[in-house]
Amino acid sequence: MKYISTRGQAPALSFEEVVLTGLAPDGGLYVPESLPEFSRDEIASWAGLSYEELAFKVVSPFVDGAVPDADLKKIIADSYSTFRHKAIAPLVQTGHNEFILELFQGPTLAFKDFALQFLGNLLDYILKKRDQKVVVMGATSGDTGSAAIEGCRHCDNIDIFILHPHNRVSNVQRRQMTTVLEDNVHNVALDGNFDDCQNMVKASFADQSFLPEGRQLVAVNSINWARIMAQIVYYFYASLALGGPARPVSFSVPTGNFGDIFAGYLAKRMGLPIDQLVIATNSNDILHRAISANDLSKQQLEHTLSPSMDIMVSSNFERMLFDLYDRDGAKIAQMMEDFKTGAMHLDPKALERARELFASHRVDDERMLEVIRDVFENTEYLLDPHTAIGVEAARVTRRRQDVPMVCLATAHPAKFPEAVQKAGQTEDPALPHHMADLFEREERYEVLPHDAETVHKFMAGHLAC
Ligand SMILES: Cc1ncc(COP(=O)(O)O)c(C=O)c1O
Ligand SMILES: N[C@@H](CCOP(=O)(O)O)C(=O)O
Repeated sequence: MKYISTRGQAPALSFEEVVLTGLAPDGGLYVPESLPEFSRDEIASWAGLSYEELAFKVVSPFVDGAVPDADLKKIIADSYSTFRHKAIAPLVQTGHNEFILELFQGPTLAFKDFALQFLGNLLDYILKKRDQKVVVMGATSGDTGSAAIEGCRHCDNIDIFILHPHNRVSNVQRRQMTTVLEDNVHNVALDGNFDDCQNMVKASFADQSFLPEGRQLVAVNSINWARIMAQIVYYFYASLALGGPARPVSFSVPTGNFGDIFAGYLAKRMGLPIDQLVIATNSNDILHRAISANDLSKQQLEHTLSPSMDIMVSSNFERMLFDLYDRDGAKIAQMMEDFKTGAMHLDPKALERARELFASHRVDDERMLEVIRDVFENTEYLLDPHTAIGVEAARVTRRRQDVPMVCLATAHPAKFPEAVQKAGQTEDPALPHHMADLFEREERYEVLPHDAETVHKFMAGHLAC
């Protein structure tokens, strides 16, 4: 399996090479040259497999022998052994044919653990084999950071630098990152918003001359293909648990960087019968505007009660555009260049395709808080703010009551006590046992200006030999 850039000008990479990179040299994102497809019979034969067994089935065609099967199985087993629930991704029913897929049972309480426990173990495996040291650099609006740190903190061959927007993540999210005091873990609170952090990371991949000879950057954001790949699995898992592939299932996905819902789209293309894929956004609604009004114009980023989705420029939408435009790399390169300075509009054919694939809805803070209240009153189930946005979007856009609607629960409510209180809960949701002393732990992080030279100097000065 080869991986190609969405902008068509970079050399194709092998699986191992694509894991060890970030952006392609032409500025594009890597995608597989072709997708594996599974027949209904084959998918049906996976009913009853454990999460780990299913992950192997879904992921191995992408790995394509680059990691021997026995080693891949071990990497998968190790990655999900840290989850608190035996089902790994349990389903909870909250209404007629409405389900919550709990993706927050991993060590850092967000869906990011699914891919980042896996990526951490995979990197460790590849780097040991190659006897190579790398520098991991990532941007976070709150959840990727702690999951990436948790995945990489024990890797001897990795120094990890995570940039979060200063004062714009929840206190729990910040402490989950900044209380990890291993020498190879470095947290930067950047003066700016998430888009500034993500731009800084992308610019750093484009020019890595600030690193010492022999070191390279590796991405932990969803620009890294391995992130998307690992996230495809839970779409299959949820569908199989609800009677798929014999019946279709729909998914509502709280969306920011478009990685999670893109994984759902890929699952559909790989043969999983999916009826609706719902893009649920907060007030930073560029993706909802794209689908509903063909308006991809950047607006001022708002600070909301669902901070992890406070994103305006969604990296993975480029992967989607690549498919919407029949994989025309030159066209995508031109569109992305124009988007830097202005708005983007899809041509009629691409827009029609996008609307066939996705429904969308925008949920502001006020409505999101009402949904948390409403669901709790009716079911005693406490949603986190991001998940509540997905539930509301599912309810508004749903077209078939006979098709199960799965709302992805992307984070645990205990990560967002401020929002949960605002929704009327008098007690903060309890943090799991392993995080009970989070607020007593020592923190370490550096506040830096939004300036590449300063950030690069900090990074170069903190690298282990
Ligand atoms: C809790 C939570 N929900 C939803 C999202 C959006 O996911 P994606 O960026 O894959 O669209 C994020 C961050 O990305 C998140 O941390
Ligand atoms: N919501 C994310 C933003 C980064 O997204 P990623 O999926 O590209 O890593 C976060 O919590 O950091």
